[in-house]
Amino acid sequence: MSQHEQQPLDFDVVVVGAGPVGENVADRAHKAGLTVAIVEKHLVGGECSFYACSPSKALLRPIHATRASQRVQGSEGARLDPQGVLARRDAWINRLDDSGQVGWLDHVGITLLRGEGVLTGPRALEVDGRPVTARHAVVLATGTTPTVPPVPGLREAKPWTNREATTSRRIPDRLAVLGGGVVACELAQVYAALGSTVTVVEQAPGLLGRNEEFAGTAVKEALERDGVDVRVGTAAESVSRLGPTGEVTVHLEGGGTVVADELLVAVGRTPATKGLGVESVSGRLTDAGYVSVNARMEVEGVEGDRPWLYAVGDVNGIALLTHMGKYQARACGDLVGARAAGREPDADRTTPWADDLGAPQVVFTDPEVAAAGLTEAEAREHGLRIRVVDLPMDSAAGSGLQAEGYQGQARIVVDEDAGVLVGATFVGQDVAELVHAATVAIVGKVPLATLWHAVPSYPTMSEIWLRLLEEYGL
Ligand SMILES: Cc1cc2nc3c(=O)[nH]c(=O)nc-3n(C[C@H](O)[C@H](O)[C@H](O)COP(=O)(O)OP(=O)(O)OC[C@H]3O[C@@H](n4cnc5c(N)ncnc54)[C@H](O)[C@@H]3O)c2cc1C
Ligand SMILES: NC(=O)c1ccc[n+]([C@@H]2O[C@H](COP(=O)([O-])OP(=O)(O)OC[C@H]3O[C@@H](n4cnc5c(N)ncnc54)[C@H](O)[C@@H]3O)[C@@H](O)[C@H]2O)c1
Repeated sequence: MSQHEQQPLDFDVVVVGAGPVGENVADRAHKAGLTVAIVEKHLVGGECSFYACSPSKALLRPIHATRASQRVQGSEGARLDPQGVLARRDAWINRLDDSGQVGWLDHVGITLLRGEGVLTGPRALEVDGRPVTARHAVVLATGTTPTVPPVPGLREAKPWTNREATTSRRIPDRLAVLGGGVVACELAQVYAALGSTVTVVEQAPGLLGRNEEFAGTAVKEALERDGVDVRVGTAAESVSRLGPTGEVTVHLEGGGTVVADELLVAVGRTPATKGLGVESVSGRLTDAGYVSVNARMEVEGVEGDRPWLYAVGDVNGIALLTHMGKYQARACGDLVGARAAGREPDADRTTPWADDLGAPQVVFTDPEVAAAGLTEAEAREHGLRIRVVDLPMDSAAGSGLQAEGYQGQARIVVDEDAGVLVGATFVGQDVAELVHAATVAIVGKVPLATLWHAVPSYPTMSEIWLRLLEEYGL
């Protein structure tokens, strides 16, 4: 390389990782008037756009729409077209072409540096060996990769991860799924609907262990109705595959086997911090390898006269959800912008404090699971004096209009001392859009006595809010 090429490229801010979170923080910092570079080693748009949120939801939606039409008397009922479903997915991921996202970066004036970013010192990085410096801040947004647990024979069996499962053009005759969390449940339902014989192996006693137990039970029953063999409370002891592409056998603890054509590993995520150089600037990692940050997303342990290293999104491990990562990114981008301008930033705007209240999340299975705040168990662990109110979703007239024989369940968790909601979970068809009302009530700490005056329209499914408050005693 010539002398000229070795000159460091210099920017106000350098963001490492161009997933949805990195893109967002870069955008905010750029809008604050700073020069910004974003470093990406694979696709601009990240895991979410190409291998996670977008393709999985593109695959699930036609399944939901078909079923919804089949549940309404008088509707002739749509028919699922597997090839059409895959084509829709292909369109959503633009056939793994990120030119749209790259065009956006060009349009707004953010510089894209293709390559792997590694921290080398205070405000200094290398991108595939090329030196890059940041005058004000470096923001890490490198996300996660799928965890492949150390089960003998598993790695050698070349299992699918979310990447293969969300991009495959082939529907395996038999699919085994290791894990029973969100990724496993959503993708098991997709492949069962597209024609695979699916077996789920989850080591915990139930599915969706981070949610209220009734949510995991409802999804398990629904998967079983779809023909999925759901085995809970059992772990894989070893895995073997016949030849490079032959059938794969999962040997279960305590005997029993699952034989399939492909095996999807969906047992959680591993932070993308290996080789990132966080320790080289005294930055701290958690035991699980996530970047340890304080409430303002500043990396803990980093020395210097003023903060310069931040970590947002999946890589800090606070909430592995796109919307929560982007929330952190907005706060962080604004904080970096204000500090670069020598202004004391607004603490409320630039601290993503709602992280502590429990992130809203929708599991896009049929039935959907939409939850915000704390589960009953989490609220008790927090030492809160709570009251739990449960109702079937068809307590609201709108549910019966949505689908004949509507099945579902709703729960609110009330902090009795504060008189506010701290958690809510809805399970059923089309409940996803109900959760934002819960988020507003929880984050806004709206007193139940005030919530009573927020009247839901008749006859919508939102009337479940009224029924829950009545059941509470209002
Ligand atoms: C199957 C699946 C479905 C999901 N569905 C949803 C959903 O419906 N809703 C939701 O909220 N969340 C969902 N998630 C979670 C969501 O995908 C993540 O929370 C989100 O992608 C995190 O965004 P991020 O920008 O932090 O990281 P990522 O999207 O992982 O992006 C990180 C980027 O950094 C790049 N990178 C890593 N290291 C380096 C380096 N050293 N140098 C340069 N570049 C680097 C990577 O190539 C990648 O492009 C899903 C996850 C999975 C697996
Ligand atoms: N709709 C959404 O919002 C959405 C969709 C998919 C993923 N995500 C996010 O992505 C993250 C990762 O999802 P995930 O499903 O991979 O992880 P997860 O942590 O949600 O679930 C992993 C599951 O695998 C089980 N498990 C662990 N080791 C096992 C083993 N050896 N054998 C059998 N089971 C085992 C765990 O008990 C757990 O139930 C989640 O935190 C979630 O927030 C969100």
